[in-house]
Amino acid sequence: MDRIRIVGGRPLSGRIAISGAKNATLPLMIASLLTDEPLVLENVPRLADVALLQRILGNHGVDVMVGGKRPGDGEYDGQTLHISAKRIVDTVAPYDLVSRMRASFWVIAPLVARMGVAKVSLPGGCAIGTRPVDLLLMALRDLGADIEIDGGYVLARAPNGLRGGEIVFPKVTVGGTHTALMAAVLARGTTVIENAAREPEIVDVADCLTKMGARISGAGSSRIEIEGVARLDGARHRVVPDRIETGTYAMAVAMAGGDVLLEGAKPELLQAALDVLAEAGAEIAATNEGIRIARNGAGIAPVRVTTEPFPGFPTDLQAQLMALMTRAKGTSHITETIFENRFMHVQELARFGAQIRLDGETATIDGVPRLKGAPVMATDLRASVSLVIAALAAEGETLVNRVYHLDRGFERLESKLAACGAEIERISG
Ligand SMILES: CC(=O)N[C@H]1[C@@H](OP(=O)(O)OP(=O)(O)OC[C@H]2O[C@@H](n3ccc(=O)[nH]c3=O)[C@H](O)[C@@H]2O)O[C@H](CO)[C@@H](O)[C@@H]1O
Ligand SMILES: C=C(OP(=O)(O)O)C(=O)O
Repeated sequence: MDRIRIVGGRPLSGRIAISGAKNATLPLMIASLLTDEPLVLENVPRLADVALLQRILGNHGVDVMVGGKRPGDGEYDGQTLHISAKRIVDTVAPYDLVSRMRASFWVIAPLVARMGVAKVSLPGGCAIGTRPVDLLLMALRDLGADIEIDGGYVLARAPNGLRGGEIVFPKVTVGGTHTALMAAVLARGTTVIENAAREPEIVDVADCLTKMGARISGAGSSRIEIEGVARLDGARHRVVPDRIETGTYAMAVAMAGGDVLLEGAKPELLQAALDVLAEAGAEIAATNEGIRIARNGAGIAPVRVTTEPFPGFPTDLQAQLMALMTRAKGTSHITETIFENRFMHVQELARFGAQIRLDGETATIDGVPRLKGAPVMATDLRASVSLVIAALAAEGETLVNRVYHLDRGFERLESKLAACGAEIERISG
């Protein structure tokens, strides 16, 4: 199993190209199931989750062709996927595939919308919480699907097609909103989604669906209205930049010190996180090329932050912020309201000498003057990268184990950081 070796203490300087967003790419790839015409996705990141979803879609009969590089393409330019779901040969998404990536459960929506039937394994819990799918199933029922759970599988049926309806989410759910949107675009009549998630990835998917001929208004607000259409066409779409990758590298620079341009990053996708970083003492400037982030000399100021659905501070940056606050001059408070168990990084950060107390959903972090490198491992994607951030500022060597979590969501993390002066390498095997 690969490991990442980091020797801390070096400031970062230079440029980091921000990849396309994992959390937009996955539902965009799944949306290809809605049409028999080709969907071309540009700026797709090279990630383990993308490769796995290619396999899952392949199982349904979808052809995915990865386009080669073109003259002028840079080292980190994303891939172009040509996806064709001309004929869906299987409407079953089996346990061994779905259990490895939760977002793959979302195939249930386009399959039932287009084929009238889908059988998809329940995804189960994961390291950050129980993560039920009751609200996704509620949305499908609201659109007329008959839902049965049997032997660990959800069987969704709508032999005469879905019909528009009113979906009122009792809590904001990204996956629920993606599911509702993908089901409603092919339903007969009008659907209204209330208390919809407003995440930029929802807007990106809605933009792509609109290019495919869907009639959607209000994406990005908490009320989305969809006028169903009989069929969708193909389209070409460029994936939005990854705001979580952007925020992660911004926190890495704030931690290590230095000055880095995050190329292609869009500040409006992560304003809440940038505000917190500014409060912590980082200098942030939006430029034509992206976001410039610097911290030179000044220490890190403590903050008080609560995770919230967009446009609030994202849960997917909570672990990274906690790593940064381990070096703050004072006491920080971070409250996690989205997932009940997203604190697996706390114990690992303690291995660097961090002082963190957990009380229910709030972590209290007493900043320490120095961290010391250690062997560490993490059980999920963002927790893993929080350990990398801590290691960048720790004295001596850190070995991060279970790198496959990082590879789910960060494209060539070690080469992006090494190019900015970090002492970081992947040890294979
Ligand atoms: C691939 C992807 O885009 N993943 C993101 C997505 O996950 P995901 O779509 O799974 O997260 P949700 O927004 O659905 O979850 C929000 C909360 O709602 C709860 N819930 C959700 C569905 C449901 O049927 N019942 C229910 O109770 C969840 O347990 C959680 O407490 O949004 C999360 C919240 O921004 C991010 O952390 C994940 O990175
Ligand atoms: C939690 C995440 O992903 P997933 O929803 O696929 O588990 C994430 O991207 O941080």
